[in-house]
Amino acid sequence: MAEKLNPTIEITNLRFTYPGIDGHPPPGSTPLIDVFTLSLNAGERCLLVGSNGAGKTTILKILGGKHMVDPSMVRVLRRSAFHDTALTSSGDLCYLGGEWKRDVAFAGFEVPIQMDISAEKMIFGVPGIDPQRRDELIKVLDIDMSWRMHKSSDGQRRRVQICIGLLKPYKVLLLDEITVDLDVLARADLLKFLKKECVERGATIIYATHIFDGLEDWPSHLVYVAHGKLQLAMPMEKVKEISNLSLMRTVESWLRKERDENRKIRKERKASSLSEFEKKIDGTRVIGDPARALNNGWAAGRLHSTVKGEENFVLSSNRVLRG
Ligand SMILES: Nc1ncnc2c1ncn2[C@@H]1O[C@H](COP(=O)(O)OP(=O)(O)OP(=O)(O)O)[C@@H](O)[C@H]1O
Repeated sequence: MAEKLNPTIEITNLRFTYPGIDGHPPPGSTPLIDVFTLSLNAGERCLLVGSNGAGKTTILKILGGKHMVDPSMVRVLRRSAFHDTALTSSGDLCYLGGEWKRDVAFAGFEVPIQMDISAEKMIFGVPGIDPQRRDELIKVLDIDMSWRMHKSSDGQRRRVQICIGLLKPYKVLLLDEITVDLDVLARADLLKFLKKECVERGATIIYATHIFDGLEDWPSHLVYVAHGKLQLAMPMEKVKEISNLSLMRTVESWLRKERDENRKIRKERKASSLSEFEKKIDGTRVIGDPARALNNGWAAGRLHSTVKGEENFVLSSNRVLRG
């Protein structure tokens, strides 16, 4: 992507691996995200695509300040997302993903989202919100104020959650597939609203998704990640120049190529009597001496993920949204 003059998001040679419970990357582990560089400007809408396990959620969480990395590797609004907690508390940086689903329920208002509480109470309970913005969001998401959270459908609850998440006028928004429960109309209206936010207010959005329906004219940029590495980052006009297929078919062709290459590599490894899959070092177990400081540019996360291990891995992946 061309160099930006005043970027809102700057990722420079990002390297990251999930730490073991000693807080350090397991010795000998290969970074999950490696040599990742990307820069986005105000007003840009970036679609983040890649196969399952490519690293999209991890990248979004790093940008959302949920994992600690060297401040020089990731700057959001010229600040360090992890170290500058005012970025998120002010609402300038907003992350909506799987964990956010739980945060709203338990951390945001200290009431479970499935409690007997009305949509109105939840939405109007957020202090310091511009009433005009709130009304617009309620309209966009077509929320009925009388919905009782314990009796509403997944999609209805999701709409209320999205509404609450978007109440503050963020400058940078990170979306980890949040539209799965929404019906076609709600999704289309939400995407339209988000695009308007970028065009009119200069917000920057990164949206990781596997659903391409209605997205053809939404993004300004497309970023493709595979195995934690940046494969391609370009403006949509360029994508359209190199491919005359639809957005979905274009991405599908890249993923097919990637899968075929992976299969070929596995076959070759098997033929050379190597294990079919490269040996992965388990980042959830303590390996080596916990007292040893071993930081090769990698750093521990803020999440409890490393302590909870496998259980938390499932929760922290956006699979929880699809469950
Ligand atoms: N908490 C964790 N601890 C250790 N490894 C993790 C953790 N979370 C994810 N991973 C590893 O990181 C890889 C990338 O996961 P990530 O959730 O970022 O992928 P993704 O591109 O968002 O996938 P999907 O499309 O399936 O949501 C996974 O294959 C997994 O091996």
